Amino acid sequence: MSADTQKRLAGEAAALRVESGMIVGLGTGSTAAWFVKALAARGLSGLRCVPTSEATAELARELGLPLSTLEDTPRIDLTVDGADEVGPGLALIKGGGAALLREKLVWEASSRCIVIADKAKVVPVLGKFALPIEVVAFGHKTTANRIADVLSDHEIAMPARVRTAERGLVRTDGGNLIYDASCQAIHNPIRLADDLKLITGVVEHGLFLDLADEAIIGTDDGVELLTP
Ligand SMILES: O=C(CO)[C@H](O)[C@H](O)COP(=O)(O)O
Repeated sequence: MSADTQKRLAGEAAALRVESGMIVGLGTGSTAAWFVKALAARGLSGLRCVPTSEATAELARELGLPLSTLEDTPRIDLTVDGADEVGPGLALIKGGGAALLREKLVWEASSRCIVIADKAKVVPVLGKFALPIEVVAFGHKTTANRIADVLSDHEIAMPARVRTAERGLVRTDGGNLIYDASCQAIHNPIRLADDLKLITGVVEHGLFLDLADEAIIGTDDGVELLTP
């Protein structure tokens, strides 16, 4: 079974957790897109959906899901979103799709968060997937030097690299840049998260700790449920 089929299974299973009248946070990425499609197909009444990116907003709009914003609906009942890695205790790396800031804002405003992923995303130690760090564009090379110092304190030798695409530097929906830190193994995610947040110029990082209430993992044999 392909990773995409596993993502679809996870997204469809998560859509069954949504009830009419809920305020729902919509994640970003290919797995979250399966959830958005499955949710729209259910035709539930009274939903209000808060998207975590412009891309998700566009998809949800096309599918006829009623959209809201964090300003209009500051308390969200349930958020469903993908992840780049799912580690022990449901510690996550997110931000592969450059939406980590809006995602974290929506997750933190949610009563319940479900992470959905294909089986390959489940890892014993976080860090093989490069950790995304969102940085303000002003003075970003100076900020990158300070990030390198913090990484070095965590025995991570490789400095983070600014993310580029065909048209140059990748910009987030908020106009910031993304640096990707190739950590290999993050032995103390809590301390690394705290240390990165203390750097002026770092807006957010992709470590989502103590936020996921449940994981729905798509596998070749259906879905597996994980709890922290
Ligand atoms: O964090 C994210 C976007 O910022 C995504 O959830 C993460 O990158 C997983 O993406 P996909 O479902 O396409 O594998």
